[in-house]
Amino acid sequence: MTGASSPGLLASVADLHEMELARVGGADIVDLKQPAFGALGAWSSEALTAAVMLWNAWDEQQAPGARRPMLSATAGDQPMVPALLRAAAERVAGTGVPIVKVGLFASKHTNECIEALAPLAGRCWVIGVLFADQEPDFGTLAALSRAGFTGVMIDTADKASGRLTDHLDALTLGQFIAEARRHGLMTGLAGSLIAEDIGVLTAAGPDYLGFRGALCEGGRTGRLDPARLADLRARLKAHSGTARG
Ligand SMILES: O=C[C@H](O)COP(=O)(O)O
Repeated sequence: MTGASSPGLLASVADLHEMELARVGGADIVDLKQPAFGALGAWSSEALTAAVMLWNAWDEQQAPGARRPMLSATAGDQPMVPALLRAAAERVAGTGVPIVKVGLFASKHTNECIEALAPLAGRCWVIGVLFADQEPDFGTLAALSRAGFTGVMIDTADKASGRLTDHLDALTLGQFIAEARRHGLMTGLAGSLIAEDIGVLTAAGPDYLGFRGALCEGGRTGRLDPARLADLRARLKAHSGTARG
């Protein structure tokens, strides 16, 4: 992804049924995350293994050239202790999920944590998640790139603290995207996004926008609603061509 067209849609899903709804509904990245357990709440290993089996069985049936969304999973809201963070990310990767999203919460130990994840980043795609409500340090981008991370996204840690754009303005987000891209990182933006955020965030040029709350009936711990997914999908497509390349 380059950011030259409309951003892709990442849909966070809480169970296997929602995974299927998101795949069929046109999500570009189907993100296995348990929102009831936190900003980056994790699925159990058993559930992840079942998801990967289902996903691979579906993938094998696809014709060459067919649209193939990607599968990611979150490693949980972990303390910023290198060994613990790495173990959590390894657990998720060990189930066969090809993209692991790891939360980099505000800490003095961010760089050590990133270094601890470098061996994993050599074996699967690892996305580092920074948090808009924790004064993210964009100096981290160089370290992510050096450690072999595939991408970086900005989300919010405290889902009661407002939306992404309550914490970072469009100019800052655009600078984040440009800087991350300069370091060869795929980019994503999330954080209680709503349909009205799509225009301004698309203009910042991310590779994808991530949604959970806006997809659900009853908020982020509610049920994924296919009609809401279809609406967001259509709105994103309508912004094709408005993204900054
Ligand atoms: O990675 C994307 C997140 O799941 C977004 O969740 P949210 O829309 O509830 O903040």
